[in-house]
Amino acid sequence: AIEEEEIRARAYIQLLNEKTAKRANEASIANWNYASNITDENLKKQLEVSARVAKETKEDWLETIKFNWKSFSDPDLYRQFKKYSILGTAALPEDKYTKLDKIISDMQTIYSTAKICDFKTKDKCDLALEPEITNILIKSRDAEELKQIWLQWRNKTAAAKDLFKDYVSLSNEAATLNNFTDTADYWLYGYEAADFKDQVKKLWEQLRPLYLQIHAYVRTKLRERYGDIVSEKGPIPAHLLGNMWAQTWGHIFDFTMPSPGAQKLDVTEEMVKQGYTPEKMFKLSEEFFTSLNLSAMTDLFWERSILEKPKDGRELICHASAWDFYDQKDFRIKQCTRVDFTDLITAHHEMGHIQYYLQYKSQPQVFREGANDGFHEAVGDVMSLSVSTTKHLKKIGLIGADVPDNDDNDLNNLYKIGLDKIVFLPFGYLMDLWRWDVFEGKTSPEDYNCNWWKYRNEIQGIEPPVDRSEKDFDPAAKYHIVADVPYLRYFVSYVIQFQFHRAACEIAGEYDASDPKKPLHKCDIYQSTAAGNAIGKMLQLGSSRPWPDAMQALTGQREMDASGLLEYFKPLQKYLEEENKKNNAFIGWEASTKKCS
Ligand SMILES: C=C(C[SeH])C(=O)N1CCC[C@H]1C(=O)O
Ligand SMILES: [Zn+2]
Repeated sequence: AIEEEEIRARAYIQLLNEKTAKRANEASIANWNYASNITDENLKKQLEVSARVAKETKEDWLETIKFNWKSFSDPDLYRQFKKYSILGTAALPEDKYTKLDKIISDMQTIYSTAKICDFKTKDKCDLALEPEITNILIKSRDAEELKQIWLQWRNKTAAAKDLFKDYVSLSNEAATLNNFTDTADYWLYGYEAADFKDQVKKLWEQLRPLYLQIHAYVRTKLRERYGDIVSEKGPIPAHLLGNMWAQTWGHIFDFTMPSPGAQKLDVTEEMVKQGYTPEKMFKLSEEFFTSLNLSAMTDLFWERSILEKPKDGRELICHASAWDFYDQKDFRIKQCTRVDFTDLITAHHEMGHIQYYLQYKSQPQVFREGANDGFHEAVGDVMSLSVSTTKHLKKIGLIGADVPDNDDNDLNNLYKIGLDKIVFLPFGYLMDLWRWDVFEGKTSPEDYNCNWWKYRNEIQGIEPPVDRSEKDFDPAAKYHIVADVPYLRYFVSYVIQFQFHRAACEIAGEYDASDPKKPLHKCDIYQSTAAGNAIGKMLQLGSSRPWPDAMQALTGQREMDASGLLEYFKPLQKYLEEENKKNNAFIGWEASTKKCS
């Protein structure tokens, strides 16, 4: 009868979790070895391990689906079987599985090893994305140089185009073998809400007015700096925004800040002056977590992480990442860290992933993941919202004690955070809007690039520095596109992290909606064990409960809600609306004059 089957199933799933954790550990080790040292040998080994793990996973899956799990009464057992019933890409025939695996590795290798030539020293052609190209995009104010760097990078990474086409069809084939309509459907499944696309669309519509304000303000400032190459009413040229993908604009803070007279708040200068090293940056981040009574890093973390770009000339994937080796001891970060404030924030972001791994390490293997993928991206950013306050930066000595905590400085700092958080929203949304269309067949290969620019234009209000065509393949200039990493998780994170921050700040007594002396944007939860314990309770759940349950544990809410972000930036929104009105700035943008054919 079903009771005895449930008893047998409980023993079965316990064993399956242990086998799956062991296989996940082996796969992580092989993936790490390849990602941290790109050689043919390491790729070969990675593909072999991956193929063996897929084969064994499929064999177990055939056993798992024999159980009558849909009739189980134990919700926890039911949820574990439900998760294991989705096989994933291992459903592909072995040859196609390895073909897809190799395509994704090869696309990442093209991206991670791409080199371009310097603009000033024409024959210096060994510039890598990190740190050389990134540094130029941060520092250069020469529109011609920025255009050349922007174009060269895209010329190199477009080489992934043919591989991407095969990736789309094989990925879709795997999705249909799992009874999804396509990969878009498979990617959205983890959010456990049939209307999740609509939920996200609604959030973007609520947040768009704030984005239009910061977009109009920045365009005004860019016109002052660069003249007519920035039109008064058109989209903003993408190469002038301090970032290769125009996804955050923090690096043009210095000549666009609201109160130029105020303290520049240049934490980077102070970090360099104080002799910060990448290791010190991660130790600082660890101390923030332990101040909340959350977990410290393990010994293996410090022994095995790669916290700065190796100098031994090897090729590696520099895009920052946090790794779980599923043995409750081995957790690592790989980051080609630069000593600057942006990378201090990224360090906190990656440490947030590790903290989540540590908090749910005692869950059964199948629940060792975020409540949804957005939760995983939000943990570190919640800490960064506290670290980024002038109050906290003074506490840790990165802003001088003499810097007055006046309105001008406060506005400047809020604007700087807005250049990351508000600005990011349309990019975080459009990345998968474009990919959903590709997987759903609405965008065919001959339209890849111009549909990409259609979204970049309509949603983000930016344009390329020169005309584009279908001979280009600009989406491949972004890591997540070539690495098969979904992106909606970041849009979700940028919304829910403010809900988490608001709840944590209330618990820490740092925020009170009715007390104008305790606005949300000045909250620093540092050393609040009460806040830390509440956050920890949410994280320990892993994916053992549907994400609304996890969100409710910390915030009392069960839905994503833009009000946290809007509340946090209210003072900035007021300033931007007044300033744009004063400048008679055009809000929004007309169609781009740049063509795509
Ligand atoms: C730092 C990571 C690793 Se999960 C990252 O990819 N992020 C963090 C912010 C958005 C996104 C990006 O860089 O595009
Ligand atoms: Zn992340």
